[in-house]
Amino acid sequence: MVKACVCGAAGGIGQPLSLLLKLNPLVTELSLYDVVNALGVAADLSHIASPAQVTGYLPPDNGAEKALKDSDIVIIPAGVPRKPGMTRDDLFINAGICATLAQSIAKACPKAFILVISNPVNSTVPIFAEVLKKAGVYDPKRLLGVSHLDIVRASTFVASVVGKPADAAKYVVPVLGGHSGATILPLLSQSQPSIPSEILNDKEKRDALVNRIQFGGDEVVKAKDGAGSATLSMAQAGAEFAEYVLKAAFGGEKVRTVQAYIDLGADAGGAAVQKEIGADLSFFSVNIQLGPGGVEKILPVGDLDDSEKTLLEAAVKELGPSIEKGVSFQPAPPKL
Ligand SMILES: NC(=O)C1=CN([C@@H]2O[C@H](COP(=O)(O)OP(=O)(O)OC[C@H]3O[C@@H](n4cnc5c(N)ncnc54)[C@H](O)[C@@H]3O)[C@@H](O)[C@H]2O)C=CC1
Ligand SMILES: O=C([O-])CC(=O)C(=O)O
Repeated sequence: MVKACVCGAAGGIGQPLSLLLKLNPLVTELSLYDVVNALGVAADLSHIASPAQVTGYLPPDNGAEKALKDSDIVIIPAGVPRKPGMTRDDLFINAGICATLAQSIAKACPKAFILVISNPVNSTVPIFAEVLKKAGVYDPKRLLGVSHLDIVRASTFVASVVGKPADAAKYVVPVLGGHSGATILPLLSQSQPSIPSEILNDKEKRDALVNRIQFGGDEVVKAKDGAGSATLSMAQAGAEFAEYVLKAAFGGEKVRTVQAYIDLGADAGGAAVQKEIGADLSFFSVNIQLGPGGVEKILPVGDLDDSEKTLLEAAVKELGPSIEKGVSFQPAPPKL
């Protein structure tokens, strides 16, 4: 029996993400929470003939805690998306929503895996960590910032550049760092299958590819022209990442190495990563092995070429203040 809860379930990401979770045979109970329309989305999804039993909750009468009660996994796409001209850091207005949800999780399902999609991920994940620490229930192995859309984009864009667009799913390209512009660190030299040297050694082609991965979110924001940011690709990426977590935790499966934005204190491997990147950042998107308890192992960054070393420097510089902003955020005291 696996209970999944989506917070922000009626939104642009929340609805297709909830649909994909409803179709996941590992999920037996699907709980949908939003400040609007959660009951409608739940009624709609509940007619689909799949195992998960769906229920919706709104804020009145402790709706958040009821929705979250005893969840095994909580996926959070709650909050405002970008409009053209905004940076992800401008979405720090979502800080309060994240802190409030973290307080509810601490009470209702302190052992759940928590997958944070809400932006700015570089700051919202540290906010979750701080609130959970204060509540005395923090397990860094179970808190995962979802940077998986960057990995999905990297596969797609690399396959396209090497002239094999239909093989997108076969390209595995690690993307580390954070989830915003220069903090996104695509490791093209580690791509499997490898990228031909005539592309990797062509500065113009390589820079264009890196830029597209780092600013893929902006491409969608621009195309949607005021109607929001990536929702469908994020829902797919979020559902895929949730499936990795579920398979490792409840499916008895060893899943492939993935990347997520996590607390480097989650495992002894985190200190080794700090050494590799030459910075004592407390959060970073790293290679991880998932297991029954969440992050089972933090794996090395591996060899970087000169171009990636330069990108790493820029990523580290920008990430530090974003983490600090999240760590030092003071949430309003919970309403009595
Ligand atoms: N991590 C990533 O790679 C990505 C993150 N995002 C982020 O995901 C978030 C959601 O994006 P969209 O779904 O497009 O936005 P949206 O506006 O369509 O949906 C957000 C939903 O959150 C709900 N909400 C607001 N306050 C809430 C609260 N206190 N509790 C529960 N639900 C609440 C809203 O009612 C709405 O239904 C944004 O912050 C966006 O920037 C978007 C794409 C990729
Ligand atoms: O760009 C945005 O604001 C949404 C996002 O995080 C992404 O699409 O990667």
